[in-house]
This record gives sequence, C-alpha cells and structure tokens, in this order.
Amino acid sequence: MHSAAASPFYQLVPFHPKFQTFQSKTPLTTPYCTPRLASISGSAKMRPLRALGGSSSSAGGDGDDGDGVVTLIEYLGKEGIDLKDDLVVLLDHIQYACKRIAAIVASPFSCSIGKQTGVGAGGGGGSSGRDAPKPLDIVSNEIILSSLKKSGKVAVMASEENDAPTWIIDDGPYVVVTDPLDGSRNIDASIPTGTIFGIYNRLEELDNLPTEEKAQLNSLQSGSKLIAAGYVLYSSATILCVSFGSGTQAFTLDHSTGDFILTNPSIKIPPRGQIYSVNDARYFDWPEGLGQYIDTVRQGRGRYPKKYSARYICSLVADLHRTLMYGGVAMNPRDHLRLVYEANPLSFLVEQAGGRGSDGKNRILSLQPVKLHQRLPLFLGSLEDMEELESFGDVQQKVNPGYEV
Ligand SMILES: O=P(O)(O)OC[C@H]1O[C@](O)(COP(=O)(O)O)[C@@H](O)[C@@H]1O
Repeated sequence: MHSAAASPFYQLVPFHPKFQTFQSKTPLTTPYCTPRLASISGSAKMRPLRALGGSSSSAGGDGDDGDGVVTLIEYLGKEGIDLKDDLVVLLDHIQYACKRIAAIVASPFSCSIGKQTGVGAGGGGGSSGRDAPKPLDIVSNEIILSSLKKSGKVAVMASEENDAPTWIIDDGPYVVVTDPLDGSRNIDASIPTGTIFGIYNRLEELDNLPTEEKAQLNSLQSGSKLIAAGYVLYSSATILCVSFGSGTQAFTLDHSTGDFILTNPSIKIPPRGQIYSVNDARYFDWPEGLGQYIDTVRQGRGRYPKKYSARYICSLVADLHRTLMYGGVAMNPRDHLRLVYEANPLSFLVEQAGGRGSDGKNRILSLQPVKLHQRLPLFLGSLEDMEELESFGDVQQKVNPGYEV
C-alpha cells in the first residue's frame, strides 16, 4: 500500500535522508544517492564514490585518477578545474536538486502531483493560460529553492515561477537565476524537459539597500556578468551541461551510482549544422526575412549547398542540446522566452562552445535586463548559421495572433 495521500509527492521518490550523508565505500545500488559536500565536510576536498572503481592515484588536471571516469564533483574540485569551495558546494546542491527533479519527471506517480499538492495556476510574471505553471513546475521550484537554501551559498534566487526574487541569506556569495522545469507543457507525453540555471556573484555594493530592491537588482545583472551557467536535460539520459567561463562540458547521470560523469569535455558546436529548429506552424506570422531564410536553407540554396532538415521538440533545453551536439540553429522568433533565466544562461553556454546567442539583432549577453520576466526572441546556434540567419535582417516575429497550443 502506498501512503501517497499523506505526504507531498516529491518526498515519496527514493531519497531517504540517510543517503544524503552516505559515506560507505560499499557500491551503491539505490539510484540518485550522492555524497553531499556541504552535509559531510563543507569542503571541496571530499571525493565522491567512484563510478566504476579504479585506482586512487591521481593523473591530475581533469579529475581523472587513471580509470577514465571523472565525476562532476571531481571535475569541479582540486584535481579538476579547482573552483572556489563555495562554488563547488553550490554546484553540488544544484546537481542534487536536479537529480530529485529527474526522478520525479520519470516517476509513475508524477501525474498525481497536481491532485496531491493542489497546485495549479499562479507563478512568475503573472502568467496565465498556456503559460500558467504546471504542478511539476511548482514542485521543481520548491526543490531548487530548498537546495539553494541548504547550500548556505545563495543570497537570492530569481525563478520563472516566482513573481519576485526570493532573498535567502545576506552573506550568500551568489545569485541564482533559474527556470526550474522548462518545457513542462510536454510532460504528460514524456517529452524531454530541462532545468536552466545561471550564477552571478552577489553585488556587495548593494548590501545596504532594502531587501526587495537589492534582490531585484542582483537578479537583473547583465548576462556578461555570469560566472557560471548550465542546464540539466531530462531525456533518455539525464545530462548536466555547464560552463564556468572556460568552455562548456556535459556530464551524464550514471543511475547506478548517482554520479554525473564527464562525457562531453570541451564541447565545440560545429561551425555549421544542417538543421533548423523552429515552430514552423507560425510560418505565415513570420517577418519576410525569417521566412526567406528558412525557405533558403530548406531548399539548399544558402551558403551551405545542402538542404537543411527541421527538428523541433518544443522543449528549449532539448532543442538546444541537440543544436550543441549537431550544429545548426534553434530559435523562437517571437517575444516568448525569458532573458534573465533562459536566454542568458543558454547563450553563455553556446558562446562558451563557440556558437552565438542573439535576439535576431543583438548579442544576448550584451542586453541589460530591465525586468525579471522580460521576454524576447531567441536565436542560438552555430556561428556560420547564425551569421547567415542575421544577414536576412528582419527575423524577429512581431505578430502573435494568440497561439493556444
Ligand atoms: O509555443 P512556442 O512558441 O513554440 O514555444 C515553445 C517554447 O516554449 C517553452 O515551452 C518555454 O515556455 P514556458 O517557459 O512558458 O514553459 C520552450 O521549452 C519551448 O521552446
């Protein structure tokens, strides 16, 4: 018998508190259990359990101690890129939160969350209708917020799901912006979803302002100030892709140990792909330039003399991940996606992989946000594809007849 009715759903997935401080060398069999730096030692020196066994001598530099396996925490720590301890602790809490979300979106009980929690409309930016948050959006938001609080490293969290940023602690060194579960409108069909996050330093010069004001201003930093950004893709594999400003790396969740394993070091987006990704049903609402660009590349009449293919999952993280892997351009040409917690972190990742993020006219990271839930057209992709697209001039869609689906 399940006692599901008695407790919030997200407490029912297999995360027993005992696993959060698990230190045994015994191989783990329970999925998603990972040592948690902050709860064990608060130090970046803690080494997680090995994914595949192997020697303990260090090869140095990339966290690989000779067995060819590098976990996320090893990569971040002293034997990897050697981030500040505070940032390692924060990342450890973010990856833990995302494992919890991964378990929930894949759970047979996820569809009953709404009934159990009674959550529904509301949420960030006064959204309603198709933009209203789904129960899983709210649950994911709570999971991320709880992890950020427990990290002790975050002053303020700005989320798609909250009208205003949430002030957490005065001396937290970091600011986190996040879309906790993007693409959740697809969730009932088990289509991939994702978490997006960006990390800034707290602006200490604002410390004396009233809380609401400093929360807002810290969250509205330009994307050029990001110190880290990432996404977690919940798909056939759970992928954590992250950049700290020196390249973009992807890690794949090993379900047998609960570790994220480095699988795609130094991702380089191909300079040109052969794929465009857009909601093609809006063709007749597009401006002339965008229509001409798509017509050109799909007929193989562009600078690259091959016919392009269309791929559109309608889940931003999934569409971007494919674009990073295969090249091409992923876009949403209307004012729909959000600058602060979607466009900025994703543009940072794409640029760090050698690509470009633009609103069709300007580099995304050069834009100064003026409000938290600000929307804009978004184009992300391979350098040559982006240059060709922008050469058509008029690519931002202004017409919105009120799409319902
Ligand atoms: O309806 P469109 O214009 O194709 O937009 C789809 C896009 O909206 C998103 O679902 C995000 O919208 P929400 O932030 O409202 O969930 C993306 O994942 C996806 O790329």
